Amino acid sequence: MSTPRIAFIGGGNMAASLIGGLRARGTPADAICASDPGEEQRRKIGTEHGIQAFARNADALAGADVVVLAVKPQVMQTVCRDLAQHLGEAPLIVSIAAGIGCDSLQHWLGPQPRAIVRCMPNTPSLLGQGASGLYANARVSAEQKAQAEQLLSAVGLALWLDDEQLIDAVTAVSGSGPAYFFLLIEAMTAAGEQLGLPREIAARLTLQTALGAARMACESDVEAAELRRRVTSPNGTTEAAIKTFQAGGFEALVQQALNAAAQRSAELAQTKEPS
Ligand SMILES: NC(=O)C1=CN([C@@H]2O[C@H](COP(=O)(O)OP(=O)(O)OC[C@H]3O[C@@H](n4cnc5c(N)ncnc54)[C@H](O)[C@@H]3O)[C@@H](O)[C@H]2O)C=CC1
Ligand SMILES: O=C(O)[C@@H]1CCC=N1
Repeated sequence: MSTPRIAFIGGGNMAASLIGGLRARGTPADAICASDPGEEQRRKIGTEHGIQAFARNADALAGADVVVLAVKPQVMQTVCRDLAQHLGEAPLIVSIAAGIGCDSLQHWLGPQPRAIVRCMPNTPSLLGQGASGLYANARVSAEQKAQAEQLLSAVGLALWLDDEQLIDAVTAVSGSGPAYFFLLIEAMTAAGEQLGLPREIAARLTLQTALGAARMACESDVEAAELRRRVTSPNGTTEAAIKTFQAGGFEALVQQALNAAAQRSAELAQTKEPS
């Protein structure tokens, strides 16, 4: 498949992660451009990734096969209504916004039926270690589905879902997920420091342990629960820690946290434009 031309509308954190991942995996700079009203974002994205960055969204659209909507949910309606005036050809629309459904996007993009992929990526895409869930509306052709998959699989795991509502669950698990692991890293580093380790040592031990555990879980053919059991000697140190987590309601807390994220994703669908 030839390299599609990709226009990112919004050049913030998630766009930068996707663009950085694509560039690192060989997508040429002239196949990607972005637009952002923020001068600093344009300068950053332009210098870090060598791509052209425009102040006006309409200027990014010329010749684009794929238009990635990477703005906050709260401004999506305004952005789509403005883009609708300029989307002459029939590019594939890929939205990465939390909560915003294909029907809303179609409504805001005007009367012409649009091929829309709703996708929920995450920031480790920057390192080619992303995880994305994708949903395609009925207008998306097989070729466009392949284009969307090529875009997201260039930066990590890309999995299709055939029920759009499940994107809220993807958001709760993997879209927001990196932040949960970062929180655990922060907390373990602080706890190690509290136990007397120099901060630098606590941080490095925590990070290597997170990396090692994730790689073991990915590469092993046994489940995480079994890997955990293998660390947990009867009446040993790990058991003491795990019992403490469980007494504090760890599993229920994780479920509650993911429910809150999924619910917030569903609420964002009702987001009103700032007046
Ligand atoms: N940050 C993350 O981990 C993830 C974010 N997302 C989604 O990605 C989208 C962007 O999120 P972030 O990158 O975190 O936000 P961000 O705030 O870093 O980036 C948004 C960018 O949009 C720009 N912008 C504002 N108004 C605009 C307009 N009218 N036209 C064009 N650009 C405009 C802003 O200047 C900013 O640079 C959101 O919808 C979010 O739900 C999805 C998955 C993960
Ligand atoms: O927090 C958010 O709303 C966005 C969507 C998933 C990750 N960040």
